[in-house]
Order: sequence, then structure tokens, then C-alpha cells
Amino acid sequence: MIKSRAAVAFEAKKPLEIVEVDVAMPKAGEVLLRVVASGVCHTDAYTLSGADPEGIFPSILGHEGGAIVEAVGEGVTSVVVGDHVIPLYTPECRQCKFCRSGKTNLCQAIRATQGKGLMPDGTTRFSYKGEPIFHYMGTSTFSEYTVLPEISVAKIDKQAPLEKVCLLGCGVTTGIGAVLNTAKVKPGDTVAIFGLGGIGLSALIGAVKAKAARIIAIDINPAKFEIAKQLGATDCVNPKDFDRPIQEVIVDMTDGGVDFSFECIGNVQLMRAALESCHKGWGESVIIGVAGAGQEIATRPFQLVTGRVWRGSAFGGVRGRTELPSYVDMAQTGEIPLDTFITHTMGLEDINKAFDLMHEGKSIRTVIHF
Ligand SMILES: NC(=O)C1=CN([C@@H]2O[C@H](COP(=O)(O)OP(=O)(O)OC[C@H]3O[C@@H](n4cnc5c(N)ncnc54)[C@H](O)[C@@H]3O)[C@@H](O)[C@H]2O)C=CC1
Ligand SMILES: N[C@@H](CCC(=O)N[C@@H](CSC=O)C(=O)NCC(=O)O)C(=O)O
Ligand SMILES: [Zn+2]
Ligand SMILES: [Zn+2]
Repeated sequence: MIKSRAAVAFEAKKPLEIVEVDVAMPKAGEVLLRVVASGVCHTDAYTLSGADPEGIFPSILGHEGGAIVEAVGEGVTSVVVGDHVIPLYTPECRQCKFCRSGKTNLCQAIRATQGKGLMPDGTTRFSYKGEPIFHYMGTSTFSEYTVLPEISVAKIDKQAPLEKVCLLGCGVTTGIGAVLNTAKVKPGDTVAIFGLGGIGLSALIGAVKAKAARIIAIDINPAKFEIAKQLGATDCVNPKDFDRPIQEVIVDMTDGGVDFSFECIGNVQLMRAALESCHKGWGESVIIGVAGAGQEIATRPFQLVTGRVWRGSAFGGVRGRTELPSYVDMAQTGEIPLDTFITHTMGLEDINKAFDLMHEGKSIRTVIHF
């Protein structure tokens, strides 16, 4: 057992509390990580809000980390002490039906226990005053020390700065991957991106990489437009500037609709708007945003009958252990400009401010330094 400073979510809708928790040593097939830095993603706020049907409390949130292997459990072969890794909320066992299918990144080897806040053996490695604390998304990166299954870490180049490449643990990879892997945007395509947070701006980078001809960036916070233009948006649209549905505006702007749209907010009305912004006959809309418990999407089936496609993307369709090292390389060469995303850095003691900044629309990503 070791002591670890952690931000604990004791209850939904309450600020995180910084306390010293106990962390048990890794069991067989597990690794103990020292988290160097962690981004704060909207999904952490979503779970803390109580809207996540899988939200369990008390738990240690955080899933966008950069870490160093401190100890390995029995039988661990793919990493050694001292390796630099990115924790994966989407593991890659390379053995389950999903991994072997070659059709998805959604490894299911440990999904059931992960969704219950537990390690694969059904127990937790965290406790506080003798009471169990649950894991979150299998990563719990808001703790200086955390324990993960070996299949849930991507080994990366030791030269890469962990306080930057941590963003590849979720937001940046999700946005880029959704465009390149899920949608497979091609040169000359038109793209509309709904929501310009960490995910939407990363989708924008993906669209630029794919050589999209027109990239329409949509947000109700015009403060996001400057960075969107800097990253390559050709048009910035604020739905509040129009007195008609945003999908009508986008369809008119693009001679019938875009080839691809991406919903990066988690709002079911905008998921509909994103689909209905697509071109008849071939337009495809990708849902990335996570909607709260009980929320459902709707559209006229005629939208699909007439050729539009609705799909979703988790972690950008990226197989973490295999593909994340190449994302790290792209960040190292500057092809993925991580600095642009890091609007704030702070210590763990200030983590609640990171949530405030996100809710106020003042940050793209805050990175917590341990
Ligand atoms: N599918 C996946 O694998 C992942 C999904 N997510 C989800 O993606 C979504 C976005 O995450 P972040 O970028 O971190 O959030 P964020 O809070 O940084 O950005 C959201 C953006 O949406 C904008 N927005 C809010 N309401 C709007 C409206 N009505 N019209 C237009 N724009 C609006 C905000 O101004 C903000 O710029 C969240 O739902 C998150 O849970 C995040 C990571 C991975
Ligand atoms: N727990 C939620 C679902 C949350 C969700 O959709 N998570 C995304 C990643 S969001 C990262 O910031 C994801 O990858 N989902 C795949 C999965 O297997 O969870 C709920 O129950 O609604
Ligand atoms: Zn995330
Ligand atoms: Zn698997």
C-alpha cells in the first residue's frame, strides 16, 4: 500500500476534494503508474454532474493522463518500470472478439468491470480511511498514483513531454481519429464541426489533415472562433446570429449540405442539427459528444432514407497500444499542435478551478501538473 494525493469525487455535483488515499500494489497483469499530468475533459464534468448512468461515487475521475510505470504486477511483459505511458480508457487486449475483428477499437475484455469502477478481478485498488474508492473509466488520472491493467497502457517515446502528450489520452486523439478513422474525410470534402472545445478543435485539425476544402466551425461562444481560424476553419458560425435552425443555415451555405458533420458537444438537439446539415444522398454525421442519461436522438427517418448516414465514434476509433505512439510522434514533430490546446495549467489543489473554467467557456484544456 502506498499513499497518493488524489482529487476524490465523493458525491455527484459536489467539488472534488483533495485527500491522501491509499493505493494497493498492482496484482497480476496490472501496473502501478505515477501520473505526471492529466488533462480535464468534458466527460469528467459530465460524470461529476450526475448525468452519467455509469457514474459511481466516491470515485477518482480523470482519463487524459501522461504517466510513468512505477511497479509491475506478476506476468506483466509489455512494459517495465520507468516506461512512459498514456493510460487508455479503451484498452487493447488483442485477443477478444472485438480486437480480433479488425472492425472496431472497442475492446471489451474488461468493459464490464471498468464500467462498475472496478479492476478486472472485481475489486478496487483505492481506499480512503479504510473505505473503498472506485476507479473511473479504468484510468483515474486525478490521483498521483493509479493502477491499471497492462492492456490499458500505451507505451510511448520517453522524449515526449508527458504534460503535453497527456491530451492524446482522450480529446485530441478522439477528434482527429473521428475525422480520419471513422468518417474517412477525403480531400475536397466539406465539413461542419459543432462545438469547438478540445474535441471539436481536434476534429478541425483532422479535417485540415484530410485536406477538406471547406471547414465550418460552429459554436455559441464566439471566443472560440479565433483559435478555430488559426487551426484552419474556413467559416465560423454562431447559431445565435440566426433566427432559423442552424441546419438550414449550413445547408444554404453549402449548396445542399456538407459531406461530413461532427457533433462535439453532447446535445441531442445538435446531433439532429448536425445530421440534417448533411447533403442528401451521401452526407455522413458522426456523433462524438456524450449525452446524459435518458436523452435520446430523433430525426425524420426520411433523412436516412434519402441517403444520409448517422454514426458514432469512441476515442476516434483509435487502437491505443498500437496507434497512440504514432500520434505522439505527430505531436513531437508539431503536426499536432498540442500547445494550442493547453490554455491553462495548475496543480492538483486547484482542480476545481479547471472545471469552472470549462463551464465558463474560458479554457480549451487545463492540464493538471502533479
Ligand atoms: N466519443 C468520445 O470518445 C468522446 C466524447 N467526448 C465528449 O465530447 C463532448 C465535447 O467535449 P469537450 O470538447 O471536452 O467539451 P468542451 O466543453 O470543451 O467543448 C464543448 C463546446 O461546445 C460548445 N457548445 C455548447 N453548447 C453549444 C450549442 N448549443 N451550440 C454550439 N456550441 C455549443 C461550447 O461553447 C464549447 O466550446 C462532450 O460531450 C464529451 O463528453 C469527449 C471525449 C471523447
Ligand atoms: N458512461 C457513459 C458513456 C460515456 C462514453 O460514451 N464514453 C466514451 C468516451 S468519452 C471520453 O471522454 C466512450 O469511449 N465510450 C465507449 C465505452 O465503452 O464507454 C454512459 O453510460 O452513457
Ligand atoms: Zn475525454
Ligand atoms: Zn480486446
